[in-house]
Amino acid sequence: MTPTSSLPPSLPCDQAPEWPRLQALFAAQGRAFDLRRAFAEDAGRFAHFSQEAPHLFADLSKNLWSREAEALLLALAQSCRLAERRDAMFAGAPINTTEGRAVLHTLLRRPKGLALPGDLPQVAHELAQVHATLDAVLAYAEAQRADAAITDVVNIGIGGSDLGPQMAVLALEAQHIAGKRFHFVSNVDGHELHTTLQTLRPERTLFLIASKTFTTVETMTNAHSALAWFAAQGGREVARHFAALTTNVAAARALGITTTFGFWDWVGGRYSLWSAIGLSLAIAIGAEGFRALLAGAHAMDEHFRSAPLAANLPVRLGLLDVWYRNFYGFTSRCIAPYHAGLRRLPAYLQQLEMESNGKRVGLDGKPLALATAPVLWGEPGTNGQHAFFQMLHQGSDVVPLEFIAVRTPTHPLPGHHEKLLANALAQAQALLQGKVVGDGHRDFPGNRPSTFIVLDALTPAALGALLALQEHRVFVSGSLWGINSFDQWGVELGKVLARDLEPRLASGDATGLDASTAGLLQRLRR
Ligand SMILES: O=P(O)(O)OC[C@H]1O[C@H](O)[C@H](O)[C@@H](O)[C@@H]1O
Repeated sequence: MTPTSSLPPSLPCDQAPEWPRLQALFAAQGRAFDLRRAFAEDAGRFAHFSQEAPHLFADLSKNLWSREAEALLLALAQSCRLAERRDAMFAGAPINTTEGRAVLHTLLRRPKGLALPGDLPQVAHELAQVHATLDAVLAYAEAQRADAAITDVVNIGIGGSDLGPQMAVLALEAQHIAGKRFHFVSNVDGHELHTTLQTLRPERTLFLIASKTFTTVETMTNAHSALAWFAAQGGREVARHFAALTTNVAAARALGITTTFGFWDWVGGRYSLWSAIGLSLAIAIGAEGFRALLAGAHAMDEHFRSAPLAANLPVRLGLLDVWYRNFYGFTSRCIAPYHAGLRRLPAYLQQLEMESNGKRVGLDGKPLALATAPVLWGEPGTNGQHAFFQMLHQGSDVVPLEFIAVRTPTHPLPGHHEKLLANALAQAQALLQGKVVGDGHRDFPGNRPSTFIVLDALTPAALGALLALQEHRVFVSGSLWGINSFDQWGVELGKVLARDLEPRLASGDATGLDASTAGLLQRLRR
């Protein structure tokens, strides 16, 4: 791979010449921006701020920005060499500098043999490996689908080895093969595995041990317990009932798991749904469905790679994220999927955004002067409306919402879908318009921003495109902030301390602990 010095230089965007101009523009029109007036004054506002992209459509017009602000943000992106950094990612340059790795999850959905301008020589070889592995994974998935003896598939993994497959398996339930149940066990909390095991029979179960590193304590603990349960229940043929999805095949074999599917260190955990980590999904929806998911994501990759920045949906969303975080100072974004199948999408996006961009230092390791990742949170609509939407409409903080609606349902029940879509539209409308009664309590300030994404149907291809869109918008804001979006050192300290504390729970040794930790340790000992 190329030396780091060949990477496009990174300039945190607050050092670009457009930054003070954006500050001035925000002071002049941002703070007092009124969406209702903006719509009244500009008949073309919806058309301008709408964006078609592969498999989906987005309306960005109900956001607190003018055409002028957007143009200046686009100029900022150019000063910060966003396009060069994007191209470096696609070409396989080691942009994950703290780990010296390329970031090539896009290769997992690139069609066979497709070379891109600027590809590093290594990439063609990796692409061939990707397709050989994909073919093997999908052949295995089809064999499992055809095996009626297997009724339960249990994915044991955590973080990126759980959230992606779990979210996607739930989202694409309408396309599932009949006769198989899918379970996801992530937590080291034995309640989770124990409850799941009680519903299983060894001869009917396929365990997928999903872990990029095959060292993660939660997954290793659950894998050991699942193997022990399997043996205790008289299970035979571990090679048939356990498969490992990992970059560390040697560790899987050391555990006695010989059925393995590999992937590569240039696939980050939170970007790994597209790799062998997606096997549970491939079993659920089949090889054809999984290839459609990849094709949908690839179509979004091509949009991100080749659409002009001003008509590039991940770019526009990422720039809006920077505008909101660094000028408006909004600290969170609410995800409101109006589709029950997308109920785990907020959790998936939390890892994607907050593990990628929850950093306070630049690529040089020095503290940044600007704010980075917001908090992401959310629940499916309409449930959220009856819980926290009160705060979104009338609370003291402004929280941008991201509605995700699906035009065509897959259930046959009359009346439901119209009510669902009407509610999504109504909430976005209410946030925008507000309503003044004059008694304070019943007043809605309005002028509250939202983005509205529409999928024609929740198909594998549309889901692939939606997820790739989110990956790339996180790349855009991370690039502008000048951070490494592809490491996650912040998860390490707690892991180390837990290793130290575990034996202390048995021994009671509190030597060297702070008074609070020592006190709680005594309280928690059995
Ligand atoms: O797939 P694994 O190696 O088991 O890692 C599982 C997860 O745990 C780590 O601590 C990281 O924070 C995540 O990015 C990762 O997805």
